[in-house]
Amino acid sequence: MSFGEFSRSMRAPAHFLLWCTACLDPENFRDFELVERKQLSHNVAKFRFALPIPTSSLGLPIGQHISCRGKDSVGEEVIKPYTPTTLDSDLGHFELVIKMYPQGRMSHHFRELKVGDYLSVKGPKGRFRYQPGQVRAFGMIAGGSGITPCSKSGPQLASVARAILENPKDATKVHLIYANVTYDDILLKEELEGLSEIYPDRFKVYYVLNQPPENWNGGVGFVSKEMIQAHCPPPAEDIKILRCGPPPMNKAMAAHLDELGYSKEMQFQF
Ligand SMILES: Cc1cc2nc3c(=O)[nH]c(=O)nc-3n(C[C@H](O)[C@H](O)[C@H](O)COP(=O)(O)OP(=O)(O)OC[C@H]3O[C@@H](n4cnc5c(N)ncnc54)[C@H](O)[C@@H]3O)c2cc1C
Repeated sequence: MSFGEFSRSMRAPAHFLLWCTACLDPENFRDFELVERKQLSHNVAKFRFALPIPTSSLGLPIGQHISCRGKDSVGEEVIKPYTPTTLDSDLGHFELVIKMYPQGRMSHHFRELKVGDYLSVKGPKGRFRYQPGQVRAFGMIAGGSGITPCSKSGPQLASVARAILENPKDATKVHLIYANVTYDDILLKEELEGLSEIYPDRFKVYYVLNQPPENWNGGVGFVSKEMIQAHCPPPAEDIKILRCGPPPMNKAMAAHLDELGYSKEMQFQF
């Protein structure tokens, strides 16, 4: 195994990151080569892009995202935000999990992207700032509602959860409510299940589906006040509830949280 293969297959200890070079530029797009593409379902694929050297890290703070530039089906430029599912402790590469919509403009670009092609990326972007131990517990409410699935929510909150849980110096607990339309819409289910198996005392995920399959034991319908009460930490100065979904869902969740007594300081919306 070459050094490159070795370091790509390993996650690096924190001190090793000091040796690494961050690759993102907030002002200019940089091109990254697609080295692997894996279809996860009929319209979801995982894309792995190489960083310049095997010890490079992307340089993306927890909870922030990148801008990707591509061309739509008529050749016009399109720029959209995406959240890598990898962290800066994953060296030499970064990954995106992309849900591709038949009529989606950037979806077209990703559908056409082949191994060996390059993707233009700029960043970091985003308002979220996190210091380990900043709060005792996070509640996270993610997803879509009704007929509006939200592909950003899974990657966004899963990456925050993973960064918190995998940091040995961080004891913060994470309670995720993840709402989707159907079972197949749940992005990153395996990764989330993996985290709850490894960190059973620190990470809990509760799925809510609009159209559940038979014998479903999660929540059904829209995320309700009762679900928040049962699956998120109660209001306190040292907790925060993160919301990540389409605007109607965020609005409904903000109203629920206000009614349940969560102050503005206890809430954050991506
Ligand atoms: C911070 C942030 C991070 C994100 N991270 C990710 C990520 O990691 N992975 C990912 O897949 N996406 C992510 N998204 C969503 C992404 O930015 C695009 O919105 C998405 O890829 C669709 O873009 P598009 O140009 O293909 O579709 P558009 O051209 O904008 O939409 C055209 C048509 O596609 C369909 N469509 C588009 N979006 C949806 C939707 N959500 N639900 C149902 N139909 C839809 C509709 O028919 C719509 O009319 C993120 C968004 C944000 C804001």
